[in-house]
Amino acid sequence: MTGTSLVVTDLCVEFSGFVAVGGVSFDAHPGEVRFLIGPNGAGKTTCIDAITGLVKGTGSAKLGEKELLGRQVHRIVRLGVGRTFQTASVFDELTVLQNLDIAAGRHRSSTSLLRSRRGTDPSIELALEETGLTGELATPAGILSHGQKQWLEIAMLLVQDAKVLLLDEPVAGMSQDERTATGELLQRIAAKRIVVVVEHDMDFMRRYATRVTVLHQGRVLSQGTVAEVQADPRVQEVYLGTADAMTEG
Ligand SMILES: Nc1ncnc2c1ncn2[C@@H]1O[C@H](COP(=O)(O)OP(=O)(O)OP(=O)(O)O)[C@@H](O)[C@H]1O
Repeated sequence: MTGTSLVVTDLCVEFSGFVAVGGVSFDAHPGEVRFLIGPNGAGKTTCIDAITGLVKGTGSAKLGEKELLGRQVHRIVRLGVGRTFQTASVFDELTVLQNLDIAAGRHRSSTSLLRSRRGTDPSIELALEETGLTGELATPAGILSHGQKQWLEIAMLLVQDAKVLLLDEPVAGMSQDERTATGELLQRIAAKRIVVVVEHDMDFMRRYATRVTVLHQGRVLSQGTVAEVQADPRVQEVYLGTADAMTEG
C-alpha cells in the first residue's frame, strides 16, 4: 500500500433523531477497488454524503492527516475528494470537451471547438484516453450512452485530479459490455487513487472488488475480501431471498 489513505472512524449521521449511519468504520487505500454494499436503506449513500460534506456527520473521516468532517463541500472538493451520483450530473447540452473544460475550471465557447483538439490540455487528453471518450470530444453529452455519461463524470473527476473517487452505483442501468469496461476503468484509475464504489450489483462487486464493507441498517455487518464476506453467515442472512443473493454466480 502506498500513498494517502481515507480512514473513516465511527461515522454517525442522524436525520431528526433517525440514525441512518450508526458508527461506521472502514478505510480505503490507493491500489484497491473498495466496495460498500448493503440492502436498500443500509446507509451507503449517506456515508458518502457525510464524507463529502453534503450531510452533517460525527466521528471522523480523514484523508491522510486532514479531517474532512466539518468542512464545507467546496473545501472537501479542493482537498481532492470527488464523487458521482446515482444519476449522472453532466451538462447535456454541452459537448464532452466543454463538460471537461468546466470541470477543469476553464470555459471554451462552441466556436472554439474547431480548434479544440490542438488546444486540449494534457489533463483533459489523459482523462479522455483513460475513460475511452477520446472519439466523443465534440459529442453533446446528452446523446452519449448511459455508460458513456458515467465515464464522462469519472473523467471530470480525473481532470480535477481527484485523489479520492466516491462512486455511487456507477454501473446501474449499464449493458454487460459497459459494466466490464467500467470495471476495467476502475481498476486502472485505482492504481494511483482511492476508489470507493457503492453498488447493488453483486456480480460486478465479485469481479472487481478488492475489499468489501457490508452495511446493514446503518452499521457494518461484515468486512473483508469478497470471499470472506460471501462466507459470512450474517451477510448470507441479510441477502437471503434477494435477487442478488451473495452466493450466486
Ligand atoms: N435526507 C434524509 N432525511 C431523512 N432520512 C434520510 C435522508 N437521507 C437518507 N435517509 C434515510 O437514511 C437511511 C439510509 O439511506 P441511504 O440512502 O444512505 O441508504 P443506501 O444504503 O444508500 O440505500 P440505497 O441502496 O437504496 O440507495 C434510509 O432509511 C433513508 O430513508
